[in-house]
Amino acid sequence: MIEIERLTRRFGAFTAVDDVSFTVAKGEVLGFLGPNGAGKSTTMKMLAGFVTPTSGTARIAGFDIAEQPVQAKRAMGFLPEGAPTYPEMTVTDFLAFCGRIRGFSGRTLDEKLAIAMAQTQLEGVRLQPIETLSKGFKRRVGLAQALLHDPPVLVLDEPTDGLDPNQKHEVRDLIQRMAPDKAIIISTHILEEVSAVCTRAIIIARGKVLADSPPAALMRPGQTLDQVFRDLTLAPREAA
Ligand SMILES: Nc1ncnc2c1ncn2[C@@H]1O[C@H](COP(=O)(O)OP(=O)(O)OP(=O)(O)O)[C@@H](O)[C@H]1O
Repeated sequence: MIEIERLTRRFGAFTAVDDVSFTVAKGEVLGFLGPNGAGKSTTMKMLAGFVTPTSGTARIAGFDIAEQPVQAKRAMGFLPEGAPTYPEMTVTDFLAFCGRIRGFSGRTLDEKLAIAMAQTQLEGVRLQPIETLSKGFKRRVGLAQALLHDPPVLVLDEPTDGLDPNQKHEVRDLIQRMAPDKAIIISTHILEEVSAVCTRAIIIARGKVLADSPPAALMRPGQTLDQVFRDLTLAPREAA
């Protein structure tokens, strides 16, 4: 469902994403792990069409992100980092706006909104302007927007960032419930989240993929994912 081939993004002389390749199949939840500045968000933004690759390609549900961007976007829900745009809109107005852009109207739109708001537990704040919401609720509005059209591919940049422990648990449960029918990438700094919800983990640092395997397979006996992460990402930079 997600195929990334030699994706590279340079900003001037700096290479943020360096020759990254991987695939994600239906039923997989891929945890995208890495220290600050590793290149996770840039990779996700390239998949979503917000950043143009310097070189390399990616396909979403078989659609090339550069050559068939509309079809690729139709097949994908993207949760960017940070808060949703249009902070002055109410939750309902914002999600209805996103739904109309996705081509829904009338009763279908109402049904889609109701399902997305129930999934992300937003009913209680539906008439509140987004700018008046707490960080956790803003994140959930972003998540609702990504789920609205029930896409086969989800790319979620730190979906549990800013949520309290109960909300984190609910979002992880939601991801697990959706997982059998979708291909999902989540980026996270929370290593326990990877063990809890991900079928596979990729560790990226300085733009390069350092490991790609099921979370348990990354660890030697007696090791925690935390140790593996530190060993891999604190390793001295390879000689060029
Ligand atoms: N538009 C840009 N112009 C210049 N440099 C950029 C731009 N966007 C990202 N970068 C740089 O690319 C690198 C990777 O950034 P990115 O946001 O992808 O990292 P990340 O792994 O998502 O980090 P974090 O965990 O902190 O969110 C960083 O050094 C960042 O400063």
